[in-house]
Amino acid sequence: MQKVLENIFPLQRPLIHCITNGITKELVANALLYVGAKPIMAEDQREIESVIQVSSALLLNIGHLTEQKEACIIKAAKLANKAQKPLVVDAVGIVGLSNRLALVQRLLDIGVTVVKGNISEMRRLAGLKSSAKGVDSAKEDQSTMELKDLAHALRKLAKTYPQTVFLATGEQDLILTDSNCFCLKNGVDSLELFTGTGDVVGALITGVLGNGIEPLEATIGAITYFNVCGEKASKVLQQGMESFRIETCNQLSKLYKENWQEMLKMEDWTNEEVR
Ligand SMILES: Nc1ncnc2c1ncn2[C@@H]1O[C@H](COP(=O)(O)OP(=O)(O)O)[C@@H](O)[C@H]1O
Ligand SMILES: Cc1ncsc1CCOP(=O)(O)O
Ligand SMILES: [Mg+2]
Repeated sequence: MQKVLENIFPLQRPLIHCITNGITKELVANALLYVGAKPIMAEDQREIESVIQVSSALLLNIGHLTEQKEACIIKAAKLANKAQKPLVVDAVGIVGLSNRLALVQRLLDIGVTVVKGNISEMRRLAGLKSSAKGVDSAKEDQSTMELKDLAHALRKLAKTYPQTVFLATGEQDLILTDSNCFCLKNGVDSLELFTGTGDVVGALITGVLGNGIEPLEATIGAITYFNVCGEKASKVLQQGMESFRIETCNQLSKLYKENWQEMLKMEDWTNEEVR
C-alpha cells in the first residue's frame, strides 16, 4: 500500500467542484490548492451542470443545509453519476438531524463513490446508537469494542452499496468496502480541536479521486496524508491551537516532499471476528 501512496501528492491540478458549508469553505478551498488541486465552490442550480461537466470530481458536504441547497445537492449527485464523475459525500451533523440522515441515504441510492463522517455520524448511518450532539464525535462511540460493532454494521451497508467506500473518522479511522475493512491509526488528538478537519479530509479524498486514483487508495492516501500533517504540526502545539491549525495547513503544501507514506499505521480488520 505504501508504494501506491508514494506519488499521490501533489495533485495535477484537477478541478474539484465543492458544494459545501460556509463555516469551513475557505479552509477547504485553500487545503485543495495547497495539495495541487483547483477548487470551485458553485451551488446555484443554474450553473451546477456546467461546472460538473468541466470538473474532475464532486464534493457534497451537508454541514449547512437549506431546502434550496438540498435540491441542488440531489441534482448535482444525479448529474455527477450521469457524467461518471467521482462523488464524495460528507455526512456532517446526521446524528441528531433526521432530514440530513434521509438526504445521505437518498444520495447513497443515487450513487456515491465515498461516503464519510466521524465515527458518531457513521454509527447513525449504520443504524447504531450514538450519544453525540452537534457535528463532533462522542468519545463513548470510539472504544475498540464500539469500533468493531461499527465495522460490522458498515460492512453490511457496504454490501448493499458495493460501489461505495465507507469512511468513519476519529482517533482511529475505519475504511470499509464490500470486501475489505481497514483500521488506520495516524493523527493526533488536537485534530479534533479545530473546525473543518473532517471537511478537509473529504475535500482531499475528492481531490485524489479527481486525479484518477481508485477510491480505496484515494481514501487511505488522503486521510493518512492529512493526519501525518497533523502529527508534524504538533511540534507547535505549545504556541496554541491557531498555530497548530496554521502549521497543519502549512504541512499540506510541504509534506509530499517527504516519505510521508512510510508513516502509515494501518491494520487489516477484514477477517476480524465481531462480537
Ligand atoms: N483523537 C484523534 N487522534 C488522531 N487523529 C484524530 C483524532 N480525532 C480526529 N482525528 C483525525 O482528524 C480528522 C477529522 O476527524 P474527526 O474529528 O473525526 O472529523 P469531524 O471533524 O468531521 O468530526 C481525521 O483525519 C481523523 O483521523
Ligand atoms: C461547526 C459546523 N457546523 C456546521 S458544519 C460545521 C463544520 C464541521 O466541520 P468538521 O466536520 O470538519 O468538523
Ligand atoms: Mg465532519
